[in-house]
Amino acid sequence: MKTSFPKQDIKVLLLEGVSRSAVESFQRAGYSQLEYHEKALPEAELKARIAEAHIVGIRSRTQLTDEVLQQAKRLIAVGCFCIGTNQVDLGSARRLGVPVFNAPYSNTRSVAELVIAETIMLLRGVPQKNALCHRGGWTKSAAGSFEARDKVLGIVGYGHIGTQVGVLAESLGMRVIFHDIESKLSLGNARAANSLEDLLERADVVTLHVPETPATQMMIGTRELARMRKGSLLINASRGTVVDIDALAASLRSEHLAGAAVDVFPVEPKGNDDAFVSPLLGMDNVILTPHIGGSTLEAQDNIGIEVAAKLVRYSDNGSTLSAVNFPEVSLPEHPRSRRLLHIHRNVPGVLSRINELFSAGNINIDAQFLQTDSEVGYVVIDVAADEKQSGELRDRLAAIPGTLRSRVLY
Ligand SMILES: NC(=O)C1=CN([C@@H]2O[C@H](COP(=O)(O)OP(=O)(O)OC[C@H]3O[C@@H](n4cnc5c(N)ncnc54)[C@H](O)[C@@H]3O)[C@@H](O)[C@H]2O)C=CC1
Ligand SMILES: O=C(O)CCC(=O)C(=O)O
Repeated sequence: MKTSFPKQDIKVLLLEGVSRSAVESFQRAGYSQLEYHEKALPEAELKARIAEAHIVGIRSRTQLTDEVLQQAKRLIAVGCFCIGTNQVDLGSARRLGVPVFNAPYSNTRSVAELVIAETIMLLRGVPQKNALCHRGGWTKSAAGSFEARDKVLGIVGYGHIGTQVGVLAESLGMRVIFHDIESKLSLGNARAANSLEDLLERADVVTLHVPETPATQMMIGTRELARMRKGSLLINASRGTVVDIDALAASLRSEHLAGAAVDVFPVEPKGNDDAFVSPLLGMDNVILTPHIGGSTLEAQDNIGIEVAAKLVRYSDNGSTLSAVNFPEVSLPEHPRSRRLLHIHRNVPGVLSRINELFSAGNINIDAQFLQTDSEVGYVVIDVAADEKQSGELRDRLAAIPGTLRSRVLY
């Protein structure tokens, strides 16, 4: 399909070393203006680069705040090449008429496998034994080493990752309990705990799989850590803000917790050349990983393809299916029509003004799709019009009060 705004003029800014599979997907779809950066950009540079971009692709480090998004005057869509979207001000993007897409499943298996590996390593005291061996020591002893079989794994956040961790843990013979704010179908023999506190008191290993939300910020602090069983273990591969890291360090120092595995931190380095600072540094019983829960080649490859496909589909066809912040519209193509997009504040009267405009111009509407949420309305209109008429219609649509964006797609 030939788009009105030529694809070769659409600037795609890809940051944080997103998989090359994304680059190839854009190229295959006819997008040639690709700017690729291995790292997250410092804020000033990000503002300058995003001001030029029509599409931006990021991972978890780039913060797309309201201030940054305000610079992005040409931006039509954001792709988060990951699951978490907490790094984007989703409300601000919505109010600017910019849909945000992510990859909700592609790296879940990778996180689940890492968590299972860490569970076994922590139960066996491998991190501290490994560290001592590297220093020339030797602790051949069974003290403090346990099998995973029959231990209780407590999963906080029983979603896509949490459920997979549960299934894998049961195959090791672990007993699985979980806590979630939603009522969830138990897989296998997993059982819902009565509350977070109940889970913390019963689990030998607690693993966190909640998103970053106001309710999960510092969800595990001094009080919650004290509720965990003496000698128990904590794994956090969710978000750094979910755990009070100083409280965790204190609990480990006091030997209340026997160990931890932490993949995500309240402050993470911007790139691989920057220093990593944490109160957990130097603790042999803590596995520290640089936010690589989802970093396998398989996951990154799949994420690159999935998110690029969503961005291309929106850019080519107007489909917002699976956008995380936007009314979802999925459209068949009507190649013999002209397609116009109109994104507006969801206030009364906008749709009737749009339709008045077409009837006044005696333009036949072939198809119309509307979805709204509490803030934004998104209408796609296929019309029988020529190129000149559709350009004029776009300008008139743009003049309707409440309009956020209006475009001729093809
Ligand atoms: N370390 C890494 O590299 C990765 C980290 N993640 C993180 O893992 C998080 C979870 O991923 P998924 O399982 O795919 O998400 P999901 O949305 O499928 O599951 C999250 C679950 O947490 C529950 N939840 C939300 N708020 C809660 C609360 N206050 N208390 C208890 N439960 C609550 C939800 O109801 C849901 O069942 C992501 O949001 C992301 O931040 C995801 C992928 C890779
Ligand atoms: O791979 C990344 O950059 C982030 C992974 C992650 O945390 C996510 O998918 O939410």
